Amino acid sequence: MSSIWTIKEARNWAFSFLKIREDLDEPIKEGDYLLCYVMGMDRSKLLAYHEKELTFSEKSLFIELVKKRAQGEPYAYLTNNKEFMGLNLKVTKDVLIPRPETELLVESALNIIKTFSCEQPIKVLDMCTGSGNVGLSIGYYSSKPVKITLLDISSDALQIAKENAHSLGLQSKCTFLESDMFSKVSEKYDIITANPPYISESDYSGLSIDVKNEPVKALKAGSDGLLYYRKIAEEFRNSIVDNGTLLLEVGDNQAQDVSNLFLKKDLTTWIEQDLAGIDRLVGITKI
Ligand SMILES: C[S@@+](CC[C@H](N)C(=O)[O-])C[C@H]1O[C@@H](n2cnc3c(N)ncnc32)[C@H](O)[C@@H]1O
Repeated sequence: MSSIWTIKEARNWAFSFLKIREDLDEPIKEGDYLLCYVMGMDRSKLLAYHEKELTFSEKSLFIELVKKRAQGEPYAYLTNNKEFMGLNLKVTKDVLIPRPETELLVESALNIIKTFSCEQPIKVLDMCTGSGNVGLSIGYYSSKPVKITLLDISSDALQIAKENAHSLGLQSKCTFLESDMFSKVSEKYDIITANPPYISESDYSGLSIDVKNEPVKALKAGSDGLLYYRKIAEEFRNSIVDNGTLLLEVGDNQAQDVSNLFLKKDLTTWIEQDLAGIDRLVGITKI
């Protein structure tokens, strides 16, 4: 540990360390991203300044991060940051790492918000909020005044959502609610968004070690992955205004099953695809 490393030596060491993980597509890039984070440089600078030496603390931090990455800790947890909808969000092991496909939920909510003509703030409930990525993005980009309630069963997740609301300057628009689904919801909302846990028990066992580093309670949803959609279908009616909209992210191949849960209750539903063309969102209108 005493010898000094240049950027080139650090890159080579990380590559040899990370390539043991056969499931990593690009071990060289994985190492580079961590080195960029440690050195505060972008990748082009890293490549241009190959002979620059790391300080002692840069070297020890880099070694620690690469070892954790090799053990499956996701990059976003190592750097405590994830970009979502162009916003930088804090993430820790207490929250799911926001996925790009979840941006559809935000875009769909923003499109509905555009159709409102009322003067009063539009009330949005973001169930299963995690880092707050969905609710906070709606608050950040909404063209109309909004009041957002961010709800989660995990107080640790809500703490992260609060910190993100603060860093985005959205505190005045947000309320935080620790609740098991709708159990503590006492108001009615114009729009409810939710990206609930939706991985079945059997699919969970086949997930990569990176994903298994994320909170189990953000992922697992009973034997068929539909546990939370059933709860929402049973419980949401008292928490939404007439003509209100419920928007649900769904897992691969779940859209029709989720839609059916609401069709059975004589509600109107529709399905939207994500950028990969996968059915990713079920919308429900309460008439
Ligand atoms: C799939 S994550 C979604 C996080 C975030 N909204 C996103 O899109 O990345 C599901 C979230 O639901 C929360 N959750 C799990 N069970 C819950 C329950 N019974 N009531 C409320 N929230 C719950 C978890 O703590 C987790 O934050």
